[in-house]
Amino acid sequence: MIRLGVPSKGRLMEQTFDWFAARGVRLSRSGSEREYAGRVDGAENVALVLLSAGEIPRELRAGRIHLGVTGTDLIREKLAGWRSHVQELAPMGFGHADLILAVPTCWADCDSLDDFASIARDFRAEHGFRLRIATKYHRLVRAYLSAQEVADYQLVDSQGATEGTVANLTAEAIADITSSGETLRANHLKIIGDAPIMRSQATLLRSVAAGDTDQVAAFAGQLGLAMS
Ligand SMILES: Nc1ncnc2c1ncn2[C@@H]1O[C@H](COP(=O)(O)OP(=O)(O)OP(=O)(O)O)[C@@H](O)[C@H]1O
Ligand SMILES: O=P(O)(O)OC[C@H]1O[C@H](OP(=O)(O)OP(=O)(O)O)[C@H](O)[C@@H]1O
Repeated sequence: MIRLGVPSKGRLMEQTFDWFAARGVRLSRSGSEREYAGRVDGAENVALVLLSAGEIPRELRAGRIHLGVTGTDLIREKLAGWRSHVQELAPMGFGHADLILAVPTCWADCDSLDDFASIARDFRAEHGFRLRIATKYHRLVRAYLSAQEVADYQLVDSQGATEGTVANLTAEAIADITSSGETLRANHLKIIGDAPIMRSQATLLRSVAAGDTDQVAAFAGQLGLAMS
């Protein structure tokens, strides 16, 4: 039996169901609205596993699911050396979001990453502690800032409502996902730099550890995908 891990709620779940339906495989939640059980019609030997999108990378790495749908941001953040754990089978064309660095709109002299680096240096000298960036994307933000040679900062963990941390005085800057930009605007924040830290979208991934390669390849073939 192939185990297929899919986000358990919200738009990501609905759009995943639509994506499979367009390829002849009907996924659905069974039981009551609150029960995390699922069924699969139109494919043999495939079991649906409903999971938090944030847990799907770990389940793929452990080989507890053969296939999984989640954002590429979560794969790269949660799996060090992700290429040795998962194979990307298909970008799915939804769940588009950019991981960005943002500062208060009122920081008039801060638009580029160079501006940010110099403000961070001055901040440390002036305040005696490093400028705080609130984020849940620790690995991606560290790697990005290190490549850009920004060093005078500290990360503050924020697992939600990250854009509120600046007004709440627990951080000076944030690194988070944005799509429409509305949450940033509502919290008086602006994006730094020309390009995002990374661009993400929902992706169908195969677990390297889970094995059963022939069965997984047959199912991928049914979906019209090649598995190299
Ligand atoms: N506003 C958004 N627009 C589009 N995609 C988004 C948006 N916010 C988050 N995402 C994407 O959705 C995916 C799931 O994110 P989220 O952090 O909500 O998952 P989660 O932590 O598993 O959620 P939960 O724990 O509430 O189930 C990520 O890949 C993220 O990039
Ligand atoms: O650019 P926008 O379209 O405004 O979307 C961005 C927001 O969406 C996500 O939050 P989500 O609603 O998933 O909640 P979270 O704060 O718990 O991450 C993300 O963390 C941003 O806060």
